[in-house]
Amino acid sequence: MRAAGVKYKFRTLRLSPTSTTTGTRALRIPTTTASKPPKCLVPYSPSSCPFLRVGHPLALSKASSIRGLAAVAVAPAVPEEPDIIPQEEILAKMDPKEMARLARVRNIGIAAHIDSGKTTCTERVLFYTGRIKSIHEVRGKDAVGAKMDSMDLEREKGITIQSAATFCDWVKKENGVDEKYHINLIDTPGHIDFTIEVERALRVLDGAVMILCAVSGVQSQTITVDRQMKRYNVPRISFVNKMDRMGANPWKAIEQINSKLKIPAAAIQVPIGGEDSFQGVVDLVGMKAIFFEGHKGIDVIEKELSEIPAEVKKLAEEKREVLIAALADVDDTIAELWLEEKTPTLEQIKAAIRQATLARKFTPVLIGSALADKGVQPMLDAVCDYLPNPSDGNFGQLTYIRVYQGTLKKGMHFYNAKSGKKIKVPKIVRMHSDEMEEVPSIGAGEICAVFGVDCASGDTFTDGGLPYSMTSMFVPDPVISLSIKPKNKETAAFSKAMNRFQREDPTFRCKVDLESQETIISGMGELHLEIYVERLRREYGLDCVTGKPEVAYRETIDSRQEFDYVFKRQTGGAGDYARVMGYMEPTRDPEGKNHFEEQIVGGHISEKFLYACEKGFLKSTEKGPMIGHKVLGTRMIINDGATHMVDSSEMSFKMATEYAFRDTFKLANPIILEPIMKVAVSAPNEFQGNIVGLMNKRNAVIEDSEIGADEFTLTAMCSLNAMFGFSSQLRAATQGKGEFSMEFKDYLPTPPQLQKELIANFEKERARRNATR
Ligand SMILES: Nc1nc2c(ncn2[C@@H]2O[C@H](COP(=O)(O)OP(=O)(O)OP(=O)(O)O)[C@@H](O)[C@H]2O)c(=O)[nH]1
Repeated sequence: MRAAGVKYKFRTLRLSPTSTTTGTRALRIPTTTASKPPKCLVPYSPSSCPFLRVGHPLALSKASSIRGLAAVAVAPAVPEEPDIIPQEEILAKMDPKEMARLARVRNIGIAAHIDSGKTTCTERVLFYTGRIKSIHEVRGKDAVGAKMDSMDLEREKGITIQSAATFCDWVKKENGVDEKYHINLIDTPGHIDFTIEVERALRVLDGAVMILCAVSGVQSQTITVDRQMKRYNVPRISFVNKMDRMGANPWKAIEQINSKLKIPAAAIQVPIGGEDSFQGVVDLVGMKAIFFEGHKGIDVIEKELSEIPAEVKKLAEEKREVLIAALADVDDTIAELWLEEKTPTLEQIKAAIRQATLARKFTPVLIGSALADKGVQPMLDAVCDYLPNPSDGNFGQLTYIRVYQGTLKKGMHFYNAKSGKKIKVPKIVRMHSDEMEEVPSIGAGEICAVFGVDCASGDTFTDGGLPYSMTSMFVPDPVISLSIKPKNKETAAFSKAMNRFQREDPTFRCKVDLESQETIISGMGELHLEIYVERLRREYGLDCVTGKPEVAYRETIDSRQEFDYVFKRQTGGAGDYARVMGYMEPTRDPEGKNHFEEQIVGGHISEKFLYACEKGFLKSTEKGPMIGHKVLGTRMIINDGATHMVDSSEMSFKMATEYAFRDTFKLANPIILEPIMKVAVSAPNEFQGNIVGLMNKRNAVIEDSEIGADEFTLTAMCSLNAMFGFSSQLRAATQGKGEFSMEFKDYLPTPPQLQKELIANFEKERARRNATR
């Protein structure tokens, strides 16, 4: 439960100024709007968990979506009790029964590449735990669809769009005794267009199951999900699914987790048979064979190794050695035994796997086939054995803080800018590797760590006087947009829907273009936007007309250019006057940040007017001078200028900067940049030629091509512009058997011909608008 987990598992905490200037303007941090009141993922009641005080247990049985749960991390304290109690105190006060109950709770997510079998697997989990009475397959013949794909659109397309939350109870045998675990589970979408759903889910979870396809191994989206799990420090177990498929090879998948994801991984099971004859697994920890019999594999039958073929037994012995060797690398006890050539006990192996998994130094790999009803129950056992419970991170978790201004003293109060909560600074420590030294205070510019501070990664703390905050969740920028308008003038329902979608999904944006007066929606891909257009129709009864999808281009400059701009206007009474001088140049910043700086000597422009200049600069970067797209990687320095005693105003300096920016930009070797996508296409081997042809036609740079037993995967870099309409062409070229995913990689210059066309189209459109005004 990151409800308690995040609350007490804090990591980095940064107060980061966005401006490099000092003085009163140094702390200009983007303000985020407050999210909805947080809900609690786990049905805690205030009496059973007094410190959480959420008081609003979310009825997970009814919740088909986890919308709004991202706010869990910062559950508010009750108003009459604003101080946060240090967590050592909380734990000391906590009822031992409550601690025991928490030890049997798991909050986990299932995340993987598209179509790896997350939903199919979750369907089995619900069935085996008794939450549903029968299994319906994704795109199954009965046309019912899986329980977790609750939206009609999900059932029709056979993909998961929204994360869905559910819970179940799993009874696990521990030393011959039945132990009941409560599992809260979130099934996340695999498609890159819905990546924010995974971010949102991982942020509130304690652990995850990473599913891989036994044929395809680590795929493009597995790498994205891996990055997200690392970003939110989520421990994971891995499940190699689809062992029944031709060409299934779990060892390749495990090797790829080690080499491509760089996480030490080893199998804790070996398969008995494979492909058509996949029957079960050997558990390498307990060294026993496990078979799945009865209706939908509901009966788990354990057998002695003497009852299975000798070659499987031999493989199990070999792979157990590999497992122990891998654990010796990450666990001291096992390392010592390993050196002494002693065999660790079952308990020692289990403890080592758990500790190393929790520390995110290792991922144990399980094997199975959800569709063939094999291997899901041991996966649930592994969730209980190796993934954290909500109180697991409570001890020893620190929050790292960088102090930007002032002094942080033990016992003082500061405020979380996001939640407004008043927090007492408990113990402050300086870290020396893994040792710590307690200090009474810490000054500006230093990094320290504190215990028991209620916050989320990236939160901002102030002395209470400044209402600034910054967003802590990573939200990728949209790469595609299109104009949209309802066919009938249903404006109220339309704006209600738009507001809801934006609240739910930070990667979906909606704005009205001031020049064209059109509503523009933007998101992570064609499919992403298509789904919202379809949701408007189904959920709000709004048929919409959409424009052609447009790529989110960027504009930048490639050389340094000086400027000396005078803005002068005489309109009747008082006039306007401002003169700004300086230069513009590329920042060459890898993240493409823009930068404004004043280097005025002699006070020719006052602080107040320089602030207006910075405003003018920021406004200019929002809409580039070439084609009206955002500006990247551009620095503007103002180092001189002039002010008129009467005619100068903030407005005139803002305007002067905007005009100077526009003119100088055009002289500084301007370039239009376009999004380059990393595309992964897989299809049966016989279509390889067709697909290479399709990619070549799009001028894609093919980076890698991996040929499996029956399928191949091709990875290429291609401009988003060239990828329009790819899904239908891929369908046609592969008899519907090919699939692809793409992810934003970088912004690169457009070919000169395209740049010319884009500018010409922009000018033409502007002239048309001016003529109709
Ligand atoms: N052969 C085989 N097919 C499987 C297995 N598990 C799932 N599938 C099939 O793979 C396809 C995708 O399964 P899903 O469960 O929808 O995969 P997903 O990861 O939830 O998909 P998204 O959420 O859309 O990314 C479906 O056609 C399943 O029937 C398996 O173990 N073996």
